[in-house]
Amino acid sequence: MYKDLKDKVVIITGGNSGIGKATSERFGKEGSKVVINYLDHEEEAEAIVQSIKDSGSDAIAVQGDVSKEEDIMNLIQKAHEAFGRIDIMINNAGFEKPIPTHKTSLEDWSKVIDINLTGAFLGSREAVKYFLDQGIKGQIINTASVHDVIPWPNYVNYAASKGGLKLMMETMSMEYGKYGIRINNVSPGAIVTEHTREKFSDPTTRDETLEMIPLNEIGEADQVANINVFLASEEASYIHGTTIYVDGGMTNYPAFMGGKG
Ligand SMILES: NC(=O)C1=CN([C@@H]2O[C@H](COP(=O)(O)OP(=O)(O)OC[C@H]3O[C@@H](n4cnc5c(N)ncnc54)[C@H](O)[C@@H]3O)[C@@H](O)[C@H]2O)C=CC1
Ligand SMILES: CC(=O)C(C)=O
Repeated sequence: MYKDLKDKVVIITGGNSGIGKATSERFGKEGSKVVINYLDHEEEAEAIVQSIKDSGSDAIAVQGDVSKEEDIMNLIQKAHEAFGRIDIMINNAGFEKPIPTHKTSLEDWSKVIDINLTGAFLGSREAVKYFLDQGIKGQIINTASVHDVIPWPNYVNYAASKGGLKLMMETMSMEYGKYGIRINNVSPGAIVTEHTREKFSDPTTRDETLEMIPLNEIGEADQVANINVFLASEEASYIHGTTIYVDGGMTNYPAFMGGKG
């Protein structure tokens, strides 16, 4: 538990499923006031709101597409109206779909860039504007991916979006550190979520994935949520402008020349 997170107001985009859901629930357990952005599946978002309220904290759900400027502005406004301030912005919403590069249409390219990179840019820009206006030493945490450094064949748009997110975060950290605004990325490796549980229960897929992970385990969404709350807490007050990899060691490229040893 991080006592300083009690009553902090946190926005989590794509907060109704997978890593976003685990993060929303974990902030709720910390006593934070949670603003859950969702694109669709309102019922999932409302169920998390209810469970956070049942546990004694507070939450709201706000529908919106992170790639739309007006939806991000509405998200910030709704959070402010509900709780009177915003302390932490977590740009977590993301989308991926494999396609060989030569078959990737402009529409395929733009969809992923618009959600994963432009969405995080809009969320970060509006959060920084809010923090500066209100004199809040707020924080931004982006969910990136090990594919911000590891190339990923057939996912050219995804790898470009996450690589871009890394330099976007680093650049913004240099601009806004002087205001006490901390900005970091959390980059997961292979994480089981409700959407990927079936894929990873296939023995071949599981074994192929484990070959790339020195810790020999596929991660869980809670293990990423743990790092999000740590980074947001005072315990991490000197961590700024960096990426924490939550990947069981995947970024050490164990499958390259000799495997895991
Ligand atoms: N699960 C994994 O193995 C890994 C996931 N990630 C990243 O973690 C983040 C969360 O992904 P997961 O929890 O795995 O998947 P997920 O599919 O459960 O969650 C993604 C969320 O983003 C939302 N979303 C998609 N487009 C949106 C839009 N235009 N506006 C608002 N919300 C939108 C979805 O509705 C969903 O709630 C993503 O950024 C993903 O790229 C990174 C590395 C590994
Ligand atoms: C989606 C993603 O980034 C991985 C590592 O699977």
